[in-house]
Amino acid sequence: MASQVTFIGAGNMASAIFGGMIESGYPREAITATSPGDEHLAPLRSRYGIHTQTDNRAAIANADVVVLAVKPQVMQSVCTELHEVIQARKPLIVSVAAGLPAETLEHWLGGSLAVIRCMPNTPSLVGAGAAGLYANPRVSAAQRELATTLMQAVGLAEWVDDEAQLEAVTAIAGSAPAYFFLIFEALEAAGIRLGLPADTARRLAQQTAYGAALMAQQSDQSPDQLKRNVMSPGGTTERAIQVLEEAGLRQAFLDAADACAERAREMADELGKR
Ligand SMILES: NC(=O)C1=CN([C@@H]2O[C@H](COP(=O)(O)OP(=O)(O)OC[C@H]3O[C@@H](n4cnc5c(N)ncnc54)[C@H](O)[C@@H]3O)[C@@H](O)[C@H]2O)C=CC1
Ligand SMILES: O=C(O)[C@@H]1CCC=N1
Repeated sequence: MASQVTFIGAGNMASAIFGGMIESGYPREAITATSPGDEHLAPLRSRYGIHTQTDNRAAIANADVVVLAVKPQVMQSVCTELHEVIQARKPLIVSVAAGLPAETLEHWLGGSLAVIRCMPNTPSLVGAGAAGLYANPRVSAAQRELATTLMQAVGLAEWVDDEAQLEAVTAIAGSAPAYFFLIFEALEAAGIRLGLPADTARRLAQQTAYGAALMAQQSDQSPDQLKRNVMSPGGTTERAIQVLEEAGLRQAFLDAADACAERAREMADELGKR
């Protein structure tokens, strides 16, 4: 029988994960999601056919896995609310919250718990997520396997040995879909400025990104070589890449990733005080 998975919080990230799980065949009857208001849950019930609950404690009564998917700022009050039921049942805890250390969550929930920290991203909704996972020492091999199965149902799942590496995962996967969406916006604007209809520009930019990602995944060649394959000497791409290099795009990504990781550490300091 499938493990009972309860999502505490049913926002963007939770719905991306359970939506992707259902899409890949996970039984919807084994999934529960919570939110303080039923007006938010009703559309999820009709769209996904999952169980929903406005009472977090009741929602985890039979859970094998509790996925904490609320904003980091409300996590402590949610953990305080769940603490007693969690201690009675000791389910596997999976947190997707940015910044919050596994040890802090375990402490807020009363200690002695198997906690997995996961940094996923929203393309999980379409089965193309990319997640990093870290397990605390109490997580068993079977629980690790279960978390791998759940996250692989919605995309790539990579384990890290050092929890601090999740900051890097946040910088290049958790937050990174937004970087690509920004590039889509910019390419669409560029296409429009050069005379294309907006919808044509949007479709061309999206398909090109999709094609580039697919090609990079399937090729043995490095990204640098794939880039050079597009750049005919003296041609159009060479000129465009020169502009991007001179504009400091490479450094901008390094700086953005540093800022992202730094913010994750700040959040841990702000929220993780015990
Ligand atoms: N959005 C993203 O791309 C990613 C988000 N995350 C993490 O996922 C977590 C959730 O983020 P989002 O889904 O973006 O936020 P969101 O605001 O879309 O979802 C949060 C949900 O929690 C619910 N909620 C609030 N208080 C609650 C309570 N006391 N009990 C139960 N539910 C409650 C809200 O109704 C809302 O549906 C955050 O901790 C964030 O760091 C991690 C990776 C990527
Ligand atoms: O922006 C955030 O804080 C969350 C974590 C990674 C993506 N979204």
